[in-house]
Amino acid sequence: MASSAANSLKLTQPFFPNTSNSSIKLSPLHLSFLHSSSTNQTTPRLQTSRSNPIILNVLKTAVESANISFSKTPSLDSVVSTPKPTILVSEKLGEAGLDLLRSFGNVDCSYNLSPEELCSKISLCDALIVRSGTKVTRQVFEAAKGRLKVVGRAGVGIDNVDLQAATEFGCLVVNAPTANTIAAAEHGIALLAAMARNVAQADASMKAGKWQRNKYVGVSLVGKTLAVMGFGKVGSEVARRAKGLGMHVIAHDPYAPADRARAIGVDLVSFDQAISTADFISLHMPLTPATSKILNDETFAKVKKGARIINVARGGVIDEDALVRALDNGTVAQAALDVFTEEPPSKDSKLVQHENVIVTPHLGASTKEAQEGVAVEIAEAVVGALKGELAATAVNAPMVPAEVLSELAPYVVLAEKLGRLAVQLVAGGSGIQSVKVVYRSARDPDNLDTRLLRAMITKGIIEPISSSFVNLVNADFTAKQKGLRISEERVVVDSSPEYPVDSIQVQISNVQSKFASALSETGNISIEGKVKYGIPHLTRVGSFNADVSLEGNLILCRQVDQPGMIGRVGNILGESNVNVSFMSVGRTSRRTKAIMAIGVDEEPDKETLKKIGEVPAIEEFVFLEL
Ligand SMILES: NC(=O)c1ccc[n+]([C@@H]2O[C@H](COP(=O)([O-])OP(=O)(O)OC[C@H]3O[C@@H](n4cnc5c(N)ncnc54)[C@H](O)[C@@H]3O)[C@@H](O)[C@H]2O)c1
Ligand SMILES: O=C(O)[C@H](O)COP(=O)(O)O
Repeated sequence: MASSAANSLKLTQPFFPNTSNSSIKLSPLHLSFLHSSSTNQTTPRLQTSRSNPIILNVLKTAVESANISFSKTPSLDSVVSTPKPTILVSEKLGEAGLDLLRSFGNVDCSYNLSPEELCSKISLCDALIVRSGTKVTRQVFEAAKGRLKVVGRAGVGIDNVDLQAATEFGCLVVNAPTANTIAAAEHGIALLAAMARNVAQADASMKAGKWQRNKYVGVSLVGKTLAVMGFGKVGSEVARRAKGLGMHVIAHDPYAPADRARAIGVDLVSFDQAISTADFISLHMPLTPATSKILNDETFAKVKKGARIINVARGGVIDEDALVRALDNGTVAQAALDVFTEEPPSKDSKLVQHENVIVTPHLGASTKEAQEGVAVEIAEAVVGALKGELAATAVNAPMVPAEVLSELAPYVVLAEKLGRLAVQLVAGGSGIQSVKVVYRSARDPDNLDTRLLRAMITKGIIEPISSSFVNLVNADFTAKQKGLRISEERVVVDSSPEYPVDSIQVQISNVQSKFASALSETGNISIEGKVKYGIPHLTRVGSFNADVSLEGNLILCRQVDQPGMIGRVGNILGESNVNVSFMSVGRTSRRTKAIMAIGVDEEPDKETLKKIGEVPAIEEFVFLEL
């Protein structure tokens, strides 16, 4: 016989389903997530807060959608009321955005911080808002000691934020991807026209007292071919405007839909075709490993002789030394640059000083309108994330639409409890390496977004056995880091498509179990659950059916199926003042083996558990905390 007092979260308050209506009570387990805790839970590397907004959001949505009420607990508002969050703004942000932030938290506008100053401040901050000038490195996340919940990038490019580190530390990254699109496109067009007509050079010459009309003869735009490299938000707006100037516009973007290009009258072409036929090449792709130095000696050799380059994307997409060589040998006639590999570039930069180059100091997004726009966009996203809403502009977390989230809320609780239960059933073996989750649903598998459920199962499995805290941002990463393979299978069943999921089964393979009856015929620990009346239920353990609400603690017993067993175990628990909330018996066939699932409000003491184990017909039992 085996018994276990599993090492997981302690439950202090009982809760029962209110069957008179569809509301359910919120368990202390939920509350422990809802409570803010910057309690500096220490882990060797990963440090995140249990009060991460993603988890809060899931639970708050669960509260709202399931009409959850409290019986012996304070109101939700008082439970979730936390001290005002501190928001560090490290670069200049529009006033409208700052006002919005100030209405929600304490705002610390500290510009021009050195990396060391940023690291020393960050552990006191819940959110950080940056533009392109602040490098949010791994050191920043380490220095945050788990308090930093969200980094907001007031703009598009997130190449100055170490996304991998953010994800590892469970920190959400959001950006403001739309508000500066037009500003960047207009700046691209401004540079294109200014370059073609030597506006900057002529201006400098006149200010130096000269009148050089012959020197600054330009080139016309009408009828010329413009290659837009990266046909996203900015690229397509540049294309639209260039068409208005009478240019022939082509574009290269391996991921852009052809019909969107066609709608603007732009042909999508290969990279080589674009650069070899264009008179003007305008760069609008993000800086990624694939686009880094995409214009280099080799590719400059393929450009049409005398081409002109415009870059309002990122400096790193051009090999700047190669561009100087291409300008010097006439391959490239002119360049107009707003962005640089290093910002600001060195004062003696050959590129900046080149007579055929015009430059601006990363001004693409710098219009009053765009700055107010990004400030509001990012303030809303950061406040939303701090309130626990899933941001629509999350960069490192799956975006789960609100309606999907609300529908999945009760299954989210079920998923975590199944993970938590399954891991407590493991006795040893070669460690938990392989977990399979089977979702049975009437819905087409393509219409079932399980990322949230997978994250919660991962959380349920990992948290009771490690010091890592898992949330939607870091679940997949943490599983991978711990060598846990989580595979998913979706089975279409004949149930009501009104509900997203009929049942969830969690299987852990290649492990021993402290409750042998939890092993299925294939030798895997296997448990299955359903949501009934909004409450998560355990419906199968190994090959045995069960029907027990997943609340409070649980005792699973396997016994010889005979009369009087419920009474005997019930008596033992009653004598120890342990309140039984549910009981269900499942068996494979009459008078053979049965398993009894007993929900208990309190944790029975060792003596009580021992007495249960001594009941002659009981062959094995396990105590599990949910
Ligand atoms: N200078 C500024 O102040 C300023 C302002 C706004 C945006 N930007 C920069 O402009 C760039 C574009 O911004 P956006 O908002 O249009 O982004 P976006 O994501 O809407 O568009 C980027 C496009 O590039 C494409 N792309 C990705 N890899 C590519 C490749 N290898 N070759 C060709 N295309 C590729 C994508 O498919 C996408 O369509 C970003 O680098 C952004 O940081 C700069
Ligand atoms: O990616 C962006 O949004 C632009 O490069 C703007 O950067 P900025 O906010 O530093 O002006």
